[in-house]
Amino acid sequence: MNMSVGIDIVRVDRIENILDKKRNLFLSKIFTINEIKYIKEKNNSPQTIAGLFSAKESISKAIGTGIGKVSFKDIEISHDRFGKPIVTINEKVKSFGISKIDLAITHEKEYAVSFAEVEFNSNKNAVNIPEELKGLLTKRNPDSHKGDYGKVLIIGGSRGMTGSITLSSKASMRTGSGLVYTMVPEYLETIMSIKLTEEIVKIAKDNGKGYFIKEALEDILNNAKGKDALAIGPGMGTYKDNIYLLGEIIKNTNVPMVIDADELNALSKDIDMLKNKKNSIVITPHPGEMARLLDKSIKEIESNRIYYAKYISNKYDIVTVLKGNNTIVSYKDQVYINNSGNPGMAKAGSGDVLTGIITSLIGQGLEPFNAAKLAVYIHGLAGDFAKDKKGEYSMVASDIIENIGEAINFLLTNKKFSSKLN
Ligand SMILES: NC(=O)C1=CN([C@@H]2O[C@H](COP(=O)(O)OP(=O)(O)OC[C@H]3O[C@@H](n4cnc5c(N)ncnc54)[C@H](OP(=O)(O)O)[C@@H]3O)[C@@H](O)[C@H]2O)[C@@H](O)CC1
Ligand SMILES: Nc1ncnc2c1ncn2[C@@H]1O[C@H](COP(=O)(O)OP(=O)(O)O)[C@@H](O)[C@H]1O
Ligand SMILES: [Mg+2]
Repeated sequence: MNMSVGIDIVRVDRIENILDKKRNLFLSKIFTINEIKYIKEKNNSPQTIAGLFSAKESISKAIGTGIGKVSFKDIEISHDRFGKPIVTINEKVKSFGISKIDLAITHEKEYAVSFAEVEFNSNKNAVNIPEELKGLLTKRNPDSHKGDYGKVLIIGGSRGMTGSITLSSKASMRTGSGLVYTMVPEYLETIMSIKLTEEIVKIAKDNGKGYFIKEALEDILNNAKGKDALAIGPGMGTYKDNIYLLGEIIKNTNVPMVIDADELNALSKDIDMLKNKKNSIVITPHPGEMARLLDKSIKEIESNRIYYAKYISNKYDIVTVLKGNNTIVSYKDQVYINNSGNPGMAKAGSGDVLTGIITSLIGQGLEPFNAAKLAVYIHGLAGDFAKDKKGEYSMVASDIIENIGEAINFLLTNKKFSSKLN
């Protein structure tokens, strides 16, 4: 077993000084809502505040990073009925390979002292599947056929951007969908028929333009009929008819839907169209897209990721996937923070792959919130396996697709493919 300790001492008058000058800012920056409640129960005692502050410092030292890579609010301290401190950490901190944290806090009038002991998993490189995701995927029934694994429709693409829709479609197929239909503007039919093999190409009327126009609506709605899930947006471009099309699709189809990329940009022009939805909607913005949706700066979104993900989920009753390092998935008041993935995924097309995975899992019958959480985890894990083989610099979005199989296999068996050979 691998263990590490951290110790910290804080002068209470230093904390009192900060509290005098900027009490609310300090408390909200350092402590979680539950901790602030506890502090109030303790009559705002500066010794209690100093003790909790010191504890977070000790824990970050024991983890080996200090405060920085781990932030104050990644760590929550509560108390059992005897007053013993209990440490809870989020998925981001767990991803350092931590299995247990013990903590002791003490104070006198003038000083607060804390001591933390962190236990790491014996294999730091071990993949820790989050408990809440275990069991969401089950083995395929030997008697099943392709009709049992969902029919999905992936809508997108425009002249010059056939790559993204290809990646989403292939990712759906690799995630286990029985049938994948890829719908593009008619102009792209030949090129898409060459690029795709297992997927079925469907076309929408485009009057030779090479992008989606209003007149495509009928083709889209006809193709959506009888599907188990659909995705819309990758590679559509920023054409004005996208807004009309999205509004009409939301209003007129009861198929669960994933909205990504350019249809998120369209959505930002009239976000209230979400109120007309007939079934579940998952949105998958990167911080730039989220900033456009909420008319905020990217910096504002990035400094309050959980807040804004929850805000938009609650306001429109949708599942939100706010992408980036430690992607956040939220629905109503529930939040999942992902711990798989790596910066090798910060490349064109990675998000298109995620869209395909989410859509596939919804099509296979998972609840959209579960599908989004599991998809984000599989996507990151496939990215991690791609990194093992190609490295962070060289891996590309197609390599993530190539490793979806290994990621799913790992979820089902807890083994990597290569370990079968050992
Ligand atoms: N092969 C193909 O066919 C491919 C086609 N694709 C298609 O391209 C289309 C445009 O999509 P897109 O996401 O590239 O452009 P867009 O919405 O303008 O976003 C860029 C803006 O957002 C910001 N930003 C982004 N990420 C951020 C982050 N993590 N954190 C913070 N900021 C972040 C970024 O900021 P900046 O670069 O200024 O830092 C910039 O302002 C779409 O149809 C898509 O499907 C792609 O899928 C690739 C493969
Ligand atoms: N540093 C990172 N660590 C982990 N995952 C990342 C990182 N950067 C990007 N990603 C993932 O890559 C994907 C990028 O999505 P997006 O920006 O929509 O790409 P694209 O539109 O080019 O396909 C998201 O799933 C995001 O979480
Ligand atoms: Mg994208």
